[in-house]
Amino acid sequence: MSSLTYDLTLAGLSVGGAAALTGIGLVVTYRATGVLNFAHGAIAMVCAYALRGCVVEWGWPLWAGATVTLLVLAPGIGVVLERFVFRPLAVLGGDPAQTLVASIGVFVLLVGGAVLLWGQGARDDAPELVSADPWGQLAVALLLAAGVTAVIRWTRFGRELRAVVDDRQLAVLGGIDADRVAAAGWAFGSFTAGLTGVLLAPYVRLDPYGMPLLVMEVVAVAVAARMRSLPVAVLTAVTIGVAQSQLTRLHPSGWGAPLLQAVGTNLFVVALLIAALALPPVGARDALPRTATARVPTPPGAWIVALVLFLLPLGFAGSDLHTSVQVPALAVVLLSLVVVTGRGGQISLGQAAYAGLGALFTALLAAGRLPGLPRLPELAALTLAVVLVAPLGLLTGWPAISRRGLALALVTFAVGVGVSRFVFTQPYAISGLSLNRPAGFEGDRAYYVLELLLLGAALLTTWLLRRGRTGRALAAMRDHESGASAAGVQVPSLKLLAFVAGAALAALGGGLLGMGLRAFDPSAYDPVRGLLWFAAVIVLGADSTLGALAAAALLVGLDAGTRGGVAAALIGILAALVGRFPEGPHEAWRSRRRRRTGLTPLGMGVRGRLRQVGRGVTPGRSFTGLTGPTGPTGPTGPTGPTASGVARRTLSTPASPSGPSPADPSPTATPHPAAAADGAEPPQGPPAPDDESSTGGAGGTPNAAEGRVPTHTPAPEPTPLTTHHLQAHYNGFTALDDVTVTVPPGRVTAVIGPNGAGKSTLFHCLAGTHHPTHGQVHLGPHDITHLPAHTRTRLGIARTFQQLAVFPSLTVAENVRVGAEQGRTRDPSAVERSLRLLGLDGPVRALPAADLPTGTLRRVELARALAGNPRVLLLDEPAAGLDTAEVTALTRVLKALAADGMALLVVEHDLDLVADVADTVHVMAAGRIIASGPPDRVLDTAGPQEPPA
Ligand SMILES: Nc1ncnc2c1ncn2[C@@H]1O[C@H](COP(=O)(O)OP(=O)(O)OP(=O)(O)O)[C@@H](O)[C@H]1O
Repeated sequence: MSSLTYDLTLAGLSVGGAAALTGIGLVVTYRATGVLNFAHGAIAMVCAYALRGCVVEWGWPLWAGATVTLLVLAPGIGVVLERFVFRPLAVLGGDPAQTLVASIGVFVLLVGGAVLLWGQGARDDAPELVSADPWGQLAVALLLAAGVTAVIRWTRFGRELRAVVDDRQLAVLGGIDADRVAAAGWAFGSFTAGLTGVLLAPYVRLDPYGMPLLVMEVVAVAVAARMRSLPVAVLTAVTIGVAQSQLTRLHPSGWGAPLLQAVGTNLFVVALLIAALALPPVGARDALPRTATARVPTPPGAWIVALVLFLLPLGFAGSDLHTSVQVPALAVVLLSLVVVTGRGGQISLGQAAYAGLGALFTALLAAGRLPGLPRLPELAALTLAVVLVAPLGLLTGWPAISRRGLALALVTFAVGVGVSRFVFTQPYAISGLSLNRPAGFEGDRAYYVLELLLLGAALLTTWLLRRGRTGRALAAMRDHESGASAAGVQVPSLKLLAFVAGAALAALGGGLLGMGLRAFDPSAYDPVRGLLWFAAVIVLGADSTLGALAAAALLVGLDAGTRGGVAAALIGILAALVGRFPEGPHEAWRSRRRRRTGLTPLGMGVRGRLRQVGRGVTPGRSFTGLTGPTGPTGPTGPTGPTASGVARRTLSTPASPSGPSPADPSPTATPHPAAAADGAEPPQGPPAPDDESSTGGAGGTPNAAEGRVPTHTPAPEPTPLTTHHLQAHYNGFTALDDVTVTVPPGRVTAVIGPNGAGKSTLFHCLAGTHHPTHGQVHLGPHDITHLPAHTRTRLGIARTFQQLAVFPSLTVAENVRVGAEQGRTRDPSAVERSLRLLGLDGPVRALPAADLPTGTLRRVELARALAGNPRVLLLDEPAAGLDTAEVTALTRVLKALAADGMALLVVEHDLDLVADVADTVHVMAAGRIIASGPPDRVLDTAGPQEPPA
C-alpha cells in the first residue's frame, strides 16, 4: 500500500471510529427505549464543551476532566432525560412520534443552552483526549460494540432490554424493571455521545450548531444497521469513513467538480440520503402525535391583537425595525409547516432547505446568474423562485407517500442536510451572493410593509388550504390515514399537494428573509434551523396560523431582546415536554375543567379511548352510546335532550315498513328520518310520497332520481362484489387460500371463523388495503384487484374499521362530510341523510369527534361510510365495544340498508348478531372457506367461536 493510501486509510479509520461510536450509541438507545435520539449530537457537543471548560478554563488535569465529563456528566444527562422526558412518555404509551418530537426538543434545548452558555463562536482549543491514533479510536469502537453485543445477546439484562423494547407494558407485567433498563440504555447512549464529542472536538469546529449536525449526519450508520445490528453499524461507519478519506485524493474538473467534491467529502450525508430514501423504512408506525397537531381554538380578539402587534414595528426605527423585518418573513416560512405538519400531519424537518432554496434562487435570478434566464427585478425573481421551488417539494412529498413517523422524519432531515451540504456550499452560493430588496421597498419600513402584504397573501393561501373540501381531507389524512383513504381521500396526491404548497410557502418566506438580510446566507437555512422551526410550530399549535405568527415573533424577539439562544432553549423545553400532555395542553385544560364540573365521564383523550376500543375494553361510563347520554353535556346538560337520546329513539324504534328489496322480499325494519330529526316516535304507516327521506318506492324499489329514498340513502345500483380463487400471503405465509365468495346486493353476508382464520385478510383484499398474490376481486363486471383503497371507495365500496377510524379533530358533521365529498357520488344532501339515519343530526353534529364515546363514534364512522352512497358496505367487527342495545340498533340499520339493495359484508365474532342479521354465512379456517349457507344451518354446525383477540 502506498504511503498516501495508508495515511488516508488511517485518517478514514479515525473518522469511521467516531462514526461507529455514534452508531453504537444510537442503536443501543433505540433498542433500550425505542427512541431515535435526535439529541445525540447535541449531547456530544455539550460534553465536548464541558471537557474543554474543565481543562482549558478551569485548569483541571485532563484525566479529571475526562472522568467527570464521560463518567458523570454524559450518563447523567442520559438518566435525567430518561427520568424527566422519556419515561413519562413511555408510561403514557411510548408513542414513537411523541418521543421523536421530544428528542428534537432536547436537541433544540441543548443547542440553545450551549449558545447561551458558550456563545455562537467556534472553539479550536478543545483538549485531545487520546492522541490522533486512529487505531486507538477504532479499538474503542470495536470493544464497545463487542461488549454491548455480548451483553444484549447473552445476559439477563440483555433479555430484559429486548423484552422492554418489544412490549414495555408486557415486560413490566412480567416483573421487569423497565425504568431501570431504559435508564441504563440512556446512560450508555449518552456516554457514547460524550465520547464521540470529546474525541471529535480537537479535529472539527466545536460550535453549538456545527458539531451536533456533524454527529447526526452519521445517523445513516444506525439506519443501515436497521437500528439493530452493532457489527453492521461499525462496519458501515468504518467503510464510509475510509471511502470518504480516499476520495479526497480525487480532483475532479469541469462544471460538476464542486458538486463531486462535496459528495466526496460528505459521504455520510450521501449514505444518509440513500438509507432514508432507498432502504425499507424503520420505525414507521405513526404520523404525528395528536398533541402536536391538536388545534387550539383561537381566543376571541386574538387576531386583532396579532394585527396590532404586527403593525407595531412600523412605528419602530433603527435596529429595532431592522430586526423586526425578519418576523413576517419567518412567519411565512412557519406557515409552510402549518400546512404540511399542522394540517397535513406530515413530519417535515427539512423546511429550512426549501426556504434556503427560495432565497438562493431569488438571489441567482435577480443577479442574472441562472443559465438561460435574464436578470430579473427582485419581485419577479422572488415569484419565479417560488414557482421553481414548489415542485421540489416532491423531494420530500414523494417519499412521504410510503413513509410515516420516524421514517419520514429521517427522509425530510436527510433532504434538509443534503440540500445544505450539496447546494448551499457550492461556489455560487458561498461567494457572497447579495440580494437587493425590490425597487421602492429598499428602506426597512417600506420593506416591512411589503412583507406584511405578502404575509397576508400567505395567510390567505393557508386559510384556503385549511378550509373546505381540501382542508377537511387534509385533516382527515392527518387524523387517520387509512380511515381517510377508506373515505375516498386520495392520500398520495394530497400528501404531494401539502409538500408542494409547503415548499412554495417556505421559498417565499426564505426569499423574504434573504432580502431582509440583503444577502444569501447559507447558515440562516441550516438544517438545525429546520429542527428549531419544526419544534417551535409544534409547541405553539401546529394547526394554528396564529401559532405560527406567534412563533415567528417569539423566535426573533427573544433572541434579539435577550441573548442568542434563549428562544431555542425555551422552545426546546416546551417541545421536550409537549408529549407530557397526552391530549395537548389545551385539551388537558378542558379535561380538567370537565372533571371538576363533572361534565365528562372520562378524563381521557380520544387516543386513549380509541386504544381501549381496539382492545375490546369498555372504558366505563364513556360507553353510553346509543342508549345513554352522549357527549360532554350528559342527560341534564345545558343542551337539553342529548343526541344519543335522539339516537336511541331513532334507532331502536320499530321501523316504518320498507319496501321489499329485489333480493330480500321480507319486510325490513327501517328507521324513519322524522324520528331522528325531532326525537319523536316515527310514524307507523307508510311515509308520504313527497317525503324526501321516505322509504320505499313503488314495489319497494328505490329510485334516487325520483327523490324517493329508502332509509334516507339513494338506493345503490345492485352490484355484487366477488372474489375468485383469492390467495394472499404475508412473507411467504399463506393467509388466504383459494377463497371464492360473493357479496350479493340486497343481502347481508357474514364471515366468521376463529382467530387467525383469514377473515381480516379477506376484508383487506376486498377493501384494497392488501393485495392478493393470486385471484381477482370484481365489483360487478369490473376487475378491481389492483385498484387502491380510495379508488375502490369512489367506485362504491365503503368500509368501517375494527378499531375505530374517525377523525377526532373534525366535528361529527365534518367527519360525515368527508365521506360525502370523497365518495362515489357528490350528493350535498347525503350528509344530512346519513346524519339523520344514524341519529346524529342533533346537537352532537357540531361536537368534535374527539369528545364522543365509542357507541356514537361507531355511528359516525358508519354515517361517513354511507354518505358516499356506496354500493357495497364492508363492516369489520362493527359490534366491537358496543353494548346490547347498541348492537340491536345496529342490526336494524344493517337490515334496512340491505333491504334497500346495498351489498353488505360483515366480519364478526358476535354470533348472535350474525344469526340476527346475516342472510348467508361463510365459515373460514386456516385461510379457506370451509362452510357456507344460511345462518341457521351454518351456525349450528360451526361450533363456538374463539373470543376476539
Ligand atoms: N401483517 C401480517 N403479517 C404477517 N402475518 C399476518 C399479518 N396479518 C395477519 N397475519 C397472519 O395471517 C393469518 C390470518 O390473519 P387474519 O388477521 O386475516 O385472521 P382473522 O381471522 O382476521 O383473525 P382475527 O379474528 O384475530 O382478526 C394469521 O395467521 C395471522 O397471524
